[in-house]
Amino acid sequence: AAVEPRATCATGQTVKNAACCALFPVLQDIQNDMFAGDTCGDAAHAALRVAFHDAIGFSKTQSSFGTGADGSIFLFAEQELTYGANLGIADAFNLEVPFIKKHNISVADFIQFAATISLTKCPGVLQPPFMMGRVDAKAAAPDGTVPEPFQTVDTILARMADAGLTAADTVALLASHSIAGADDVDPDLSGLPFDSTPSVFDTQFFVETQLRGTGFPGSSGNQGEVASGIAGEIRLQSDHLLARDTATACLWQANVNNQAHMAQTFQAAFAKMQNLGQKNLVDCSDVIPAPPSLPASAATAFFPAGLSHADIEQACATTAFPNLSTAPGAAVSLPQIVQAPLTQGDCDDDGEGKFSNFFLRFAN
Ligand code: HEM
Ligand SMILES: [Ca+2]
Ligand SMILES: [Ca+2]
Repeated sequence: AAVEPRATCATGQTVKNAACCALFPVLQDIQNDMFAGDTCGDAAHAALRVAFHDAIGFSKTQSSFGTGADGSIFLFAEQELTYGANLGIADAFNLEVPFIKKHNISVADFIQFAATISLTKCPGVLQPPFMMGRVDAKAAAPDGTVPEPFQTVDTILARMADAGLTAADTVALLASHSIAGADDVDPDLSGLPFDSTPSVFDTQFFVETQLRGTGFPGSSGNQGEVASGIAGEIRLQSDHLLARDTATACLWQANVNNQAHMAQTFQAAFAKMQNLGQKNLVDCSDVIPAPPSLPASAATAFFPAGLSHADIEQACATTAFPNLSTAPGAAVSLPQIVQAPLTQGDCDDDGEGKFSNFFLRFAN
């Protein structure tokens, strides 16, 4: 049988493609310093979100939308971070730029690599693949490439399709909101989780977005926010509508209590998203560490305490919502996600701040 060629890196690991050796020092720095003690918390969430906002700057038909996963969101931060849809991405900029400056991989590769490593911090994620070799942007993406939470399902799906992502891909990608929350949708409250388990990649997000909305974690009337079903949880209008639209409701519900389906479809759609607009990439999947497995206690979806099937707004017309058991005890209010101390960079988010991206672009 043919023996696959392998390379031994200076750092000691063995990989199929020698080019991937460049990632080990970056991996070590990300693990030890950038994420430090963050186990699928605020820093991991920030690194995951920015990977989407960079990659989605791409269109199959309009070259002016950019070259996708090309680092433009940091390289042209002084422009892209002023777009409303990118509010809060300054956190990822401040988190990552000091580390980007220390390494010689492309900014585009760093953003997607950091997101891939962020996923390996989250129990329940399937081993993510990783491709390397993205070419950095020559120009900013224009405003309007990133979907907004106040848009209609049709608008969001059309934008995603224009970038090459189907409705099924979109629902699959939104499993990311199982390990996520919002800092800026409610102007007074940060770290509001999208599901009751924001540090576990489980199917609770798909259960909880189907609950009848009963209240707001803080103020009402915020653009892009609708009532959620659990105290302390925030619900995006876009997630609420995607869970109920005839185009996506059955895709959405198919994730409920089906961890394997959610994890597999997310793995495939995320890999597709990470490579938008890029070609001639090298497979460096063998650099990526294994994610922690899902604890047995998180393997089965549940109705939050005090709620039942009667609180579900059934939307998929062809399949009944799965029967789940109710978590024991009295209804609880979810805690806010602890904010990472993202103070290392120097980007301020008020639209008139300084941007160390100029250093990234010209002085390296
Ligand atoms: C398709 C439509 C989508 C919309 C409208 C949307 C909207 C949002 C909004 C409004 C927030 C809250 C931001 C804040 O206030 O801090 C958020 C957070 C987040 N989103 Fe999405 N999103 C979408 C898709 C995605 C995708 C495809 C991914 C990744 C694959 C993603 C990953 C995240 C993550 C990880 C967070 C949490 C960020 C943090 O805690 O710092 N989202 N999203
Ligand atoms: Ca981009
Ligand atoms: Ca979760």
